[in-house]
Amino acid sequence: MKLTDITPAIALTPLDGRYHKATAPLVEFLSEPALNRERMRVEVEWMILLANGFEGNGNRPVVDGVTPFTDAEIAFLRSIPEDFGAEGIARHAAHEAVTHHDVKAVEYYIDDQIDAAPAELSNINDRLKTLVHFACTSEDINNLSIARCVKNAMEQVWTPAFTAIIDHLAAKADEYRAKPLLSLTHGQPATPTTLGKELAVYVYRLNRQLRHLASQEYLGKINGATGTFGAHLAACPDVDWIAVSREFVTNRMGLTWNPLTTQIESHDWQAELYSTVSHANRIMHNLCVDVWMYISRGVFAQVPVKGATGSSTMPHKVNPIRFENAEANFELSCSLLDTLSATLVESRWQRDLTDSTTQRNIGSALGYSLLALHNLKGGLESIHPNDVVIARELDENWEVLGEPIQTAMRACELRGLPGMDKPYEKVKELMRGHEISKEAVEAFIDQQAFDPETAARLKALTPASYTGVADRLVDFDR
Ligand SMILES: O=C(O)C[C@H](Nc1ncnc2c1ncn2[C@@H]1O[C@H](COP(=O)(O)O)[C@@H](O)[C@H]1O)C(=O)O
Repeated sequence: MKLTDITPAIALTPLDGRYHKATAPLVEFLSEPALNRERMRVEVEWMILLANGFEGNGNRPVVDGVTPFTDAEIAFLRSIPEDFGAEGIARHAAHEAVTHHDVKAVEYYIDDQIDAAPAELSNINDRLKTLVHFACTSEDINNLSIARCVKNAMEQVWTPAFTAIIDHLAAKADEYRAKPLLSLTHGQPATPTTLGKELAVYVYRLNRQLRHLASQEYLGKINGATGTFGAHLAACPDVDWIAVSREFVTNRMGLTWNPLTTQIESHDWQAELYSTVSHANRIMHNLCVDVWMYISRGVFAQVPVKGATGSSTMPHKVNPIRFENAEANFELSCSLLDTLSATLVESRWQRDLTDSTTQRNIGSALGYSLLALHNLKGGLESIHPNDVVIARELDENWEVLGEPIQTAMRACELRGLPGMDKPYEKVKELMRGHEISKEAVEAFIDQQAFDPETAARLKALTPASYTGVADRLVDFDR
């Protein structure tokens, strides 16, 4: 049997196949039918504005000769996108198969619905078809639709999933704020920290990206074929089209009005948004790798899932597959987002159509990230610190106390205490290259001419207590 003969159609890509459950929430905003539905919303809202006006023009029809819609007629027009379902998708596709123009097919679909309107809606008649897409170029409809789809996807799907990761990490940072942990710089034992503080570093970094997203602008334009309102003015010279355009984009579409464009909205806001998401992806990629290595070290233990197989051949294993999956999907997301950011900001003269094709992949770009967020969350929820390993690591590395001892010696020397010269060299002599015990550290402190208070403070230190103010720093992660 050929797989292409099976219905429903087998997905080519994992986002819509294997991982569909995790990525499905984005279908509502970033799929092809979602875009076409949004195009219909934009088209009918434009018709409503043209027919019923707005406060700025005294609520009179913008276009002379058009009768204002009644409430029932407005409700009917708005039902066109809301009722766009399987049958509508097929009908739109049939139009597109003939027009080879997706926005024109939307226009014809709206014409079909006008034909089918109840007779009592007297303004929804054949004559009204003239008002559909009035003075618009396809990009007027597309840029507004895409901006609204992306804004909704970000606000309703991606950002909540991202925030859930931050909230989880923040709760764990708080819980483990005082749990000491051996640091490794260059992979070598270094000044201890706390587990909570290390997680809080990620919370702080991710919160900065969240704030960037909160101030992200989503721009839109509606100004005709080359952004000059040429057709608008030729048809209706007495209308303040700049005011109409601003009203539509700002108040009806809920976007930031872009007054100055070629045929296309310049897509700079998209480049900015995708750069931020890509940056957030990379921070979380760093987190995945760190946690993976903590698991490998034994600092985090994984809770085995009942019935699940770690390795197909090595029965003892619980593999950190959620973190590995997240790592891979963040990488895929970044590569698409980076391509979108880099290419969408260029268009030949007043337009080329490369952006149209590229923007069809926004769903994939955010889909890979959403999938990664899903797996990262599951991974984070399935780990907990292994106190035995953490304590053992600290206890096996008393040499990390070389730093506080030599720094205290410097302070003593600066205060004029004799015998405190060459502190770095003296401690290096003791610490480097051989294993250091608690007793050796104590003996070294005793051999130096510390004042009693400093000696007592240093002797009270252990690798586990040498964590500075790491616990308090967690409070700065918001
Ligand atoms: O309002 C217009 O259409 C003006 C026209 N510019 C266009 N603006 C927007 N869409 C256009 C344009 N041209 C084509 N198409 C249609 O875009 C679709 C491209 O398909 P795909 O490559 O799959 O993304 C595909 O459906 C194309 O038919 C111009 O001549 O400047």
